[in-house]
Amino acid sequence: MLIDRFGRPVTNLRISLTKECNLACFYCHREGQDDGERVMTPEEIERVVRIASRLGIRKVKLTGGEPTVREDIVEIVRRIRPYVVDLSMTTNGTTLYRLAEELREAGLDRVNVSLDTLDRKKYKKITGFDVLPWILRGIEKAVKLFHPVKLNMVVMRGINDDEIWDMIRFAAEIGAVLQLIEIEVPREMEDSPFFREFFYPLKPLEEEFERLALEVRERRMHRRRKYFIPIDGKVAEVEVVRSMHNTVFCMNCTRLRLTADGYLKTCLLRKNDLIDILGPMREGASDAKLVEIFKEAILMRRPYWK
Ligand SMILES: Nc1nc2c(ncn2[C@@H]2O[C@H](COP(=O)(O)OP(=O)(O)OP(=O)(O)O)[C@@H](O)[C@H]2O)c(=O)[nH]1
Ligand SMILES: C[S@@+](CC[C@H](N)C(=O)[O-])C[C@H]1O[C@@H](n2cnc3c(N)ncnc32)[C@H](O)[C@@H]1O
Ligand code: SF4
Ligand code: SF4
Repeated sequence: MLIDRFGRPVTNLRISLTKECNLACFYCHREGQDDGERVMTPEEIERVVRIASRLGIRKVKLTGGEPTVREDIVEIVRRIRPYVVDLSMTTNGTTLYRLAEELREAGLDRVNVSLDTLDRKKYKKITGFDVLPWILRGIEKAVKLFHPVKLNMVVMRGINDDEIWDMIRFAAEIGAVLQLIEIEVPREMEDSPFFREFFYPLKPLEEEFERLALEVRERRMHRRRKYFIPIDGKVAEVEVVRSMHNTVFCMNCTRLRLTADGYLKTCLLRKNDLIDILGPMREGASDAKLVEIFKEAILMRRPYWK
């Protein structure tokens, strides 16, 4: 298993499949990336995952941009499937209604769907597109096929902070998990008008959940907490993703990233900690050389908030 200089095992690979997206959320951090024009082929992605699995990586998350704008998305899922224990995707849901069955059949285990609001006008304001009813149809289909389905809500002051309890109720009703996410930005953006206007700290809410929950669990990754909260005769499962200035979160980070243009990236918030893996692959590097590149990337890893 790969373990970095801070004693953090790396068991998880987060692959950005494309920088392209069919929505335009105003808060999007683009996974902290500034990708070039190169795009990894399904064969190349499979090769990286095969090497990663030899090094102890067991979980793969597909993300983007929007991963499902790639026409070869089902092939990518099918190719990666044999090498991992947990294969998941984070998507904006625009293609779920059309693709959910094929993705399931290709071996995708679970999906996270971004859903910041249940209000059609607000949805358009946030994402730029009036497609909420279509997303909801996709989610309805996904909950029949995948377990769990997680709904990702980035909580923003003055935009959707009034909807937190409606979203908790909605998730419980449809049998999904709700992830409440703090806006995250790198240090240099904390002074930006965007961050100052919209950041909504989730710590006070966590304290409230602590009091209300029937049960609280802690995940290995980021030591994120999950709260089981009774609501309207059901129990909602709510996970809190509170990363800003959270040293515990970073000390329990088990993820390495692969950018859409083929670099291993050590941290979401560190733009420049990159190491090229696609270039050497295209120049004929052996598997042994690619293992060395992985090890170099692990050596570069350091917690962001410390
Ligand atoms: N700072 C930071 N944020 C992360 C990291 N991984 C995910 N996030 C954020 O967590 C939120 C949810 O991400 P998802 O893509 O749904 O994946 P996830 O929840 O981390 O993964 P699973 O719970 O295993 O499905 C997003 O806002 C991500 O930007 C990380 O390693 N560091
Ligand atoms: C960058 S998106 C990529 C996958 C896909 N397009 C989607 O929206 O689900 C991955 C996740 O990051 C979240 N995200 C984007 N910008 C963020 C920010 N500034 N802070 C916190 N989460 C953010 C999105 O809401 C989404 O759940
Ligand atoms: S759908 Fe995802 S990648 Fe696209 S803009 Fe929104 S958060 Fe960013
Ligand atoms: S070190 Fe912290 S900020 Fe960087 S990827 Fe890991 S959890 Fe995210």
